[in-house]
Amino acid sequence: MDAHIKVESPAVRYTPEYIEADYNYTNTNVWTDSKGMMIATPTITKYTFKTMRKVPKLGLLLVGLGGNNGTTLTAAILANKHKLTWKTKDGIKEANYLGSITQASTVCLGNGPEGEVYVPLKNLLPMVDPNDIVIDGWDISSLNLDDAMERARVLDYNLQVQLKPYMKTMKPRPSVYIPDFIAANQADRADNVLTGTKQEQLNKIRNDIRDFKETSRVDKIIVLWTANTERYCDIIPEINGSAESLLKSIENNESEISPSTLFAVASILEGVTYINGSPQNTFVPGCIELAEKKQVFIAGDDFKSGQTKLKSVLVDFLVSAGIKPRSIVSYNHLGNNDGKNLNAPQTFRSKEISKSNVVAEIIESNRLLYSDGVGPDHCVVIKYVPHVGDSKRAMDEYSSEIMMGGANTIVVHNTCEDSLLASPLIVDLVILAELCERIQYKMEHESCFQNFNTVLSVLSYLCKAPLVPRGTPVINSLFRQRSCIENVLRACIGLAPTNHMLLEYKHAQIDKKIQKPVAVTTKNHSSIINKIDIGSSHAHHPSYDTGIEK
Ligand SMILES: NC(=O)c1ccc[n+]([C@@H]2O[C@H](COP(=O)([O-])OP(=O)(O)OC[C@H]3O[C@@H](n4cnc5c(N)ncnc54)[C@H](O)[C@@H]3O)[C@@H](O)[C@H]2O)c1
Ligand SMILES: O=P([O-])([O-])O[C@@H]1[C@@H](O)[C@H](O)[C@@H](O)[C@H](O)[C@@H]1O
Repeated sequence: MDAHIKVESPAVRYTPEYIEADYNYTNTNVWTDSKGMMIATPTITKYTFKTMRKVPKLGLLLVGLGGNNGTTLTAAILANKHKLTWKTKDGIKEANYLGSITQASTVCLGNGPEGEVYVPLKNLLPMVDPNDIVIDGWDISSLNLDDAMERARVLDYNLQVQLKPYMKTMKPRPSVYIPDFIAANQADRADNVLTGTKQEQLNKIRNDIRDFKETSRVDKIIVLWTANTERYCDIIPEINGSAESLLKSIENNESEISPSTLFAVASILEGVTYINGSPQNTFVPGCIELAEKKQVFIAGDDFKSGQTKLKSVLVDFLVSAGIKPRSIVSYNHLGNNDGKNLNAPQTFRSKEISKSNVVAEIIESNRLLYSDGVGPDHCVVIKYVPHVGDSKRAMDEYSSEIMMGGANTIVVHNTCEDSLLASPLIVDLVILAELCERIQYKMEHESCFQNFNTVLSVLSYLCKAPLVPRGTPVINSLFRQRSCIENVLRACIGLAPTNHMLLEYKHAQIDKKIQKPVAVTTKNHSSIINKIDIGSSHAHHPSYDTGIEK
C-alpha cells in the first residue's frame, strides 16, 4: 500500500520504485576558543534520501511465541485482520492497534486553510500493514497458541472463543533451552526443546528461518526476541569479544553463550534483522561485530512499555523545567510468567539495569542541577504476585528539590495489562525496522547510497535501554525519541523537521485569513467545526470551547 501523501517540491522526485528527496540537514557545531568563549556555528549538510516504495510481504518470527506477548500480538493481528468484535460487560469492543505510534498516532504535516493538518504517522511513507504480517516462531513450551492464549489470561473470553480456530493450528517450533540463563522456575514449561551441540542448534534455527520463508512465501523476515528475560552473559574476549571468537565458541560448544545470542547470530547469518525485546546483553561485542560485517540490522533492548516510558517523560519534564529530582523509587508487581521469571535474582538484575539507566542522559544534560554529575537516588523493585496476572501494578515516587529549599513529591499509580502495552510496541518495532531496510541516503559529496548503521538507534523510542552505535549518544527522553522517528520520516519526503515554533501565529499583525479548527463539545458528542479566529487579544482556548457558538 502506498502512502496517501504526495510532496510537491523540486527537491522531491517520485519514480515507480523510489521516493527521492534532497534534504538540508541543519545543525550547530560548538567549540571553545583559547579565551574560553563557546563558539556556535550553524551548519547545513546536504543529503539525498531514497525510499523504496514497494512494501514487501513480511514474515515475523517470534522467539517466545507461546508467551503472553507472543500470543497477545498474534491474537491482536488476527482479530484486526478479521475485524472481530466481542461483547464484554462494558459493551461491544472492536479490534484495534491502540498504543502503536505507526497505527494509532498522528503527526502534524503542516498548515492547511483551516490551520494545522494532522495525518496518521503511517501515511508519511509506504509501510507494512500489520494485518498482513505472517507470524511464526519458537517456544520452549509446546502449547498450541490457543491454549497458550488461554494460559496468558490477557484477552477477553469472548474474543478468545472467536480466535480459537485460527490459534489452535499454530504451534511453536522447538527452541534452544539452556536452564542456567533463565529462572529455575521455568523448567516445568520446557517441553519443546532442541537437542545437540550449540552449533547444531544454531544450524537448526537457520534452517527454520529458511523453511519459514519458503513455506509462508514472505518476501522478507524479521526475528524478534520476546522470550524470557535471561541473566547477563559474561563478556570474555576470547569467547564473545569478536565475531570470529563468537563463531568459534559456538563451534566449540562453550557454555557462556546464551540462547538469545544464538538466535541473534542465526538471524544475522541469514541476513535477517534481529530485535531484542528483553533486557539481557544478547548483543555481546562479537555479535555486534558480526552484524556490522554482514550489514544486518540489530535493535534493542527491552520494550519501553509502561513505568519506564512514563519515567522518560516525567524526569525529562522535571529536569527541563529546572526542578531537581533527588530520588526516584519505582516499585511494581505483576503475576504473569514474566514476573515469575523475574523472581530470580539474576534475571531481575538484567531488568534492574535496563530500568535504571533510563534517566542517565537527562541528568547529564543539566549541569546546573547536577554540577557534580551525581544523579538522584534511583531504586527499582519488582515483585511477583500471581493473583494479579498480566495486570501490572506500578507505583512511583519522584521527590524533587524546588526553589528556596522547597520539596515537590509526585506519586503515580498505574494499573494495566503488561502484554497489551508491549504488543503494539512489537508492531511498531517490526514495521519501522522493515521500513528502515528500504531507506538509503547519501551526503552531497558521496557517490553511493548507504543504509542506516547496523545498530538501528532510530528505534530508541520503543526500547528501555536503547542500543546505539559505538560512541554515539544514547537518548532516553521520550519526546526526543519520537521527534527522531517523525523527523527522519519527514526527511525521507523532503519536509523540514517539525519545529513547534508556530511563527506564523506570533506576528504583531495576525493574518486575518488564518482559520483554525475549534472543537465544540456538546452533551452527547464532540465534533470539529471551522471558525475564523481573528487572533483576539484575550485568552481563548479553542479546544476547551464550551460548545456555545460565539
Ligand atoms: N510485557 C511488557 O510490557 C514487557 C516490557 C518490556 C519487556 N518485556 C519482556 O518481554 C519478554 C516476554 O514477556 P512476556 O510477558 O511475553 O513473557 P512470557 O514469560 O509470558 O513469555 C515468554 C515466553 O518465552 C518462552 N521462552 C523462554 N525461553 C525461551 C527460549 N530460549 N526460546 C524460546 N522461547 C523461550 C517461554 O516459554 C514463554 O512462553 C520478557 O523478557 C519481558 O521481560 C515485556
Ligand atoms: O516497561 P516497564 O513498565 O517499565 O517495565 C516492565 C516491568 O516493570 C515489569 O516488571 C516487567 O515484567 C515487564 O516486562 C516490563 O519490563
